[in-house]
Amino acid sequence: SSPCDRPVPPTAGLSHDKWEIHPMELMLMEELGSGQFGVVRRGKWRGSIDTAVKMMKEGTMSEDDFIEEAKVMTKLQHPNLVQLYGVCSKHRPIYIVTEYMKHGSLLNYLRRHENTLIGNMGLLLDMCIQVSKGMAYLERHNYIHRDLAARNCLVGSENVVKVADFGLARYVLDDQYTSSGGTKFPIKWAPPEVLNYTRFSSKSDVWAYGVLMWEIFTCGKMPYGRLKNTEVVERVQRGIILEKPKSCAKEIYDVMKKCWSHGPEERPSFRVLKEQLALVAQTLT
Ligand SMILES: CN(C)c1ccc2c(c1)CCN(c1cccc(-c3cc(Nc4ccc(C(=O)N5CCOCC5)cn4)c(=O)n(C)c3)c1CO)C2=O
Repeated sequence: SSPCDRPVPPTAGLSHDKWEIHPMELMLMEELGSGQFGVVRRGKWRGSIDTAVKMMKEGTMSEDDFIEEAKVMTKLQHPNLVQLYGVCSKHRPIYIVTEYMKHGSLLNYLRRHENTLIGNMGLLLDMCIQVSKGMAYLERHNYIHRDLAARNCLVGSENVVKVADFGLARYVLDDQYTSSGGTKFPIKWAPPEVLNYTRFSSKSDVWAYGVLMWEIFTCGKMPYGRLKNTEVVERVQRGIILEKPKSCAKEIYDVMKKCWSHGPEERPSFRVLKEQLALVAQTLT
């Protein structure tokens, strides 16, 4: 039967899922790079809103599970979290549409601006504090990142730093990434309980946050240098931790060390971390 003689249900339009973005409203622009799920391009949404658009490569993501989760993720809103605007899920490949951060990943930003950043403890500490705010918000909402690292944070204008791609690790189909024995598993950011039992929690995010602080104060060095994953696992299980970066104050290294307490319950929460770093910032700058 043609659509015009079918009665229009009174809820028509209301049921339009607000996390569903119409592809006609998106204008795709240059490529920004590629990640776990394939190519990411810059886009304009509704003519004026700057976005980044992940175009899901077939077979890289458990899509239906993610689309369900997207409804929750669009509700996570904080100045230090990269905002999920919505998804285009009525066609394949599906698109994930987020806010756009013009300076790209924090890791590349640290490496590109090492010369101006290395002496600026106040700015490096501010970056740590911004990430701790975004993470304290996720912790408050019982949301675990599972892959917090400088490569998964983004930099916008005026040195704004935001946490990106939180929770996405659960939808990756590549078991080189998901299993702790895989070549792509982020071993160097993982605490003992994740290495041994893949037991993720906000306290395993805190361990990764300590490594992220180390990345910031070394302007993007690779943690544990060229050590193989097996050597890192052995050291972490024996309680050997990363050394204090040269240009890092003792008080800041003390906070990192608390994040690397062997037992998850000994590590501070992000709520406490945020307050401790604010105190350190007052005394140091
Ligand atoms: C499962 N996990 C943890 C995942 C899953 C997917 C991804 C990631 C982790 C992290 C990597 N990634 C990914 C891949 C590609 C792009 C983006 C990515 C890049 C952005 N921005 C920029 C801006 C500029 C540049 C740039 O080219 N330059 C060079 C000149 O100087 C300025 C910087 C790059 N990216 C951006 O805003 N978003 C939201 C995402 C992202 C971040 O989203 C993913 O797509």
